[in-house]
Amino acid sequence: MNRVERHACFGGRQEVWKHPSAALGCEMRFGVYLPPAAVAGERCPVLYWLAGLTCNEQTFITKAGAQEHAARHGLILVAPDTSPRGAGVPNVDSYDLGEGAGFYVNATQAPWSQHYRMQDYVAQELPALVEQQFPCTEARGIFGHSMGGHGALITALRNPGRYRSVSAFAPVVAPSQVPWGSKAFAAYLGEDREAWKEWDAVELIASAGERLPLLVDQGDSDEFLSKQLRPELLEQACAAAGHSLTLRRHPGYDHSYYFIASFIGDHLAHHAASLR
Ligand SMILES: N[C@@H](CCC(=O)N[C@@H](CS)C(=O)NCC(=O)O)C(=O)O
Repeated sequence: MNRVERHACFGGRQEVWKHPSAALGCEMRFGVYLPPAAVAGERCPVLYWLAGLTCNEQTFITKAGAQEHAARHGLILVAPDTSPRGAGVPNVDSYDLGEGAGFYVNATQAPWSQHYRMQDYVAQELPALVEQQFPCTEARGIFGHSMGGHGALITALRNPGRYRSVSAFAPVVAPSQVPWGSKAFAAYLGEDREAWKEWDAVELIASAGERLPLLVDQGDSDEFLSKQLRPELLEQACAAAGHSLTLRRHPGYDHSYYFIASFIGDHLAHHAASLR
C-alpha cells in the first residue's frame, strides 16, 4: 500500500492511498482523514463513506467538508472509489453502469463478475487494510450518498454486528424498483429479480438481523427524488418492520454536495454518538 497524497487538515491529515485489490483485481485508491487524536497515535473509530454515481475517492474529501467535524469527534474517515477501474476492467459508455457505478454489489454476470465485487471490497478487504495500517478501534460506522447511500444501507443490513452506526444522504432505497438500480442489477446480477432482493434496502429491512437506527437526509428539490430515490418506500418498509428511521426532508436542497456539506455535521455527530 502506498501513500499518494498527504495534506495537513484541521490539525490532522488528509491522505490518499493506493493499493492492489484482490477482491476487484485492479489498483484502487481511497481517501483517509486522520483526526488529530489518530495522528497522535490514539486508536479511533472508523467511519466509511460510499459515494454516488460518477464519483471517485476525491469527491467526498474535496466537497463534503467533513474533516472539521471528524477532527472534533476523533473519527477516522475512509472514502473509497465507487468501482474498479483501469486496463482489463469492463466498462461501457454510460454514467450509471460500469466505472463509477459499481453499486456496491458482487456481480454474478459476465463480463462484470470478475472485477465488480464492490461489496467484498467495502465490507471486507478495505476495512482489513485500514485496520492494519491506521490506529483504529473495532468500532465502524458507514454512510453514503445516492448510489452510496444505497451501498451504506445494504452493507450495514447484510453484515449484522459489523457496524455500530449507519446513515445516508438521498439514498437509492429500492434499487429494484427504479431505473438506475434496475439497469445496474440486470447487468451485474442478471434478469432473475429474486437475486436482486439481497441487494435492496427496502427488501432487506423486513428480515434485518439487527436494527441499527437509520438517519436519512433528503432534499425536496432533489432532481432524482421521485424517479430514482423514493424515500417513501423506505419509510413504509421501516414502519412495517418496526425499524427506527429518522427521515428529514429539507426544503430547497438538491442532490449535490452543497446539500451534503450543509448537513454533514449532523451525520458526524450521529455516528460519533455510537462510535465514541
Ligand atoms: N447529472 C449527473 C448525474 C450523476 C450524479 O448526480 N452524481 C451524484 C451522485 S448520484 C454526484 O455526487 N456527482 C458528483 C458530484 O456532484 O461531484 C452526472 O451525469 O454527472
